[in-house]
Amino acid sequence: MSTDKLQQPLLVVEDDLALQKQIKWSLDRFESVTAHDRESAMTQVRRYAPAVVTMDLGLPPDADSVSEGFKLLEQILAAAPDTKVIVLTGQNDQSNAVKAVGMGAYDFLAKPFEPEVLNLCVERAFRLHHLQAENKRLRAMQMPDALSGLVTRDPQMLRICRTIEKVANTNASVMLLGESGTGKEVLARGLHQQSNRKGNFVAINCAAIPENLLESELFGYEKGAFTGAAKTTPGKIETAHGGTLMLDEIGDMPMPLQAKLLRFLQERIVERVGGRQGIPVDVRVVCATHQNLAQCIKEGRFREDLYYRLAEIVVEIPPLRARVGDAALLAHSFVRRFGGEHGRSLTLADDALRAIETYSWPGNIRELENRIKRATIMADGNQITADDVGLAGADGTEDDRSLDLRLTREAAEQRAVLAALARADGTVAKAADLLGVSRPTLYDLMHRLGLKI
Ligand SMILES: Nc1ncnc2c1ncn2[C@@H]1O[C@H](COP(=O)(O)OP(=O)(O)OP(=O)(O)O)[C@@H](O)[C@H]1O
Repeated sequence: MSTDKLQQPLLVVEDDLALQKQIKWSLDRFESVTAHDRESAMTQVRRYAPAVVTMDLGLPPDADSVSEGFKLLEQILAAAPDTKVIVLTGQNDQSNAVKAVGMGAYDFLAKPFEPEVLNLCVERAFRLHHLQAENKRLRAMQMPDALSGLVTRDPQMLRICRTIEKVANTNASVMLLGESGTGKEVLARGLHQQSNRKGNFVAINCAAIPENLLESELFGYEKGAFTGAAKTTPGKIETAHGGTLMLDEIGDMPMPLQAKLLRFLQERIVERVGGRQGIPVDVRVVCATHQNLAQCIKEGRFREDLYYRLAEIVVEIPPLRARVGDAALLAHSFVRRFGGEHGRSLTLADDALRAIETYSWPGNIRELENRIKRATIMADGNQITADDVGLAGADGTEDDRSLDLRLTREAAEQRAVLAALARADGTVAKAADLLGVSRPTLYDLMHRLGLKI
């Protein structure tokens, strides 16, 4: 979808071609496109992302009823909630006009209309659309919250982002703990980006490399050090000189190598396999694991002295199921990303959102990403259903709740507000509707709960 709001035209939806021409002509100072039924209108919405739509409620195949018109209104607002829709109704059709506005239409006009009035109405709609888009853009610029590439509104995750920013420019070693797929590598990259280290970010997965190769991968080797060592090769530690080295799955590092790594961390000098010369290396070390290292230490599988070298700052990353509202927020963002990659303008159907909100996400964000990726390919229409994400009939899990009434109420309020904002993809008006409160009330609530948009 185009992001350049100035390019977003007016869409005129009218099945009576003579009237369509007349409307287009009387609004000729606006760039416009046309459609004659629901299907062609949605095609135009996907193609042009119009800022303003004028539409007749009576559309074929049943032009005498308003059902197609209401269906179209619903679809437009689901696909592009910021669109300003002006509904053109018959005389004496007050109730449908009110219903349309209740559904989210911007305004209505009774036919036959004065061209001046129509012009004014369309002009105001464009202006409002432009102001809202500008407002959204400015707010997004002010939003300092997450690190680049990291989508979250969960208070705990936002605190983690602050920690990462604070420690980025120190030399402190950082240990990231969290289940698989929670974004440990995303945070490690964020840490590197926020630091002023000019070298590379180099990641190595200690669990994915066979024990006998891990040493040469990390420390490099001299030509002839072992069979097959045809030329001298620097290791990952050297490659990360001046930058950041991420040791993923550090809990899987074999004991002998743990001793060698500890020596490196104390002396900051690398000795390649088969080499005799020490090479000084300046590197920031970040490690990550999904294992319980305290347990590994107790079982004698991990060196305690190495742990304290590596864990100057420990960050515990919550699993996706413990983050408030993030599953829906991330789902929206993945739909935009993968939909865009496939040239499809897709949205999440209500049943998909509900299933995403209640599923327990054992594979965390990686699982969500994969499910949405597949769904953007599998979805038949322009909506992704619970079935498309493979979660039809998924059960929810209940959280433990404290019995303190005030705390329970506050926690419930925060959860509902974050979930509504996430489901509404950050649109406050829509979130307020979902919560059944007015927009000012929602702003007050967000202020009280310390939430940012
Ligand atoms: N908050 C987030 N916002 C956007 N994308 C995210 C976020 N967290 C994780 N991802 C994406 O989810 C996937 C998994 O993240 P990542 O590889 O960082 O997890 P991990 O904890 O390092 O996993 P593992 O322990 O299995 O190595 C990646 O594709 C990453 O881009």
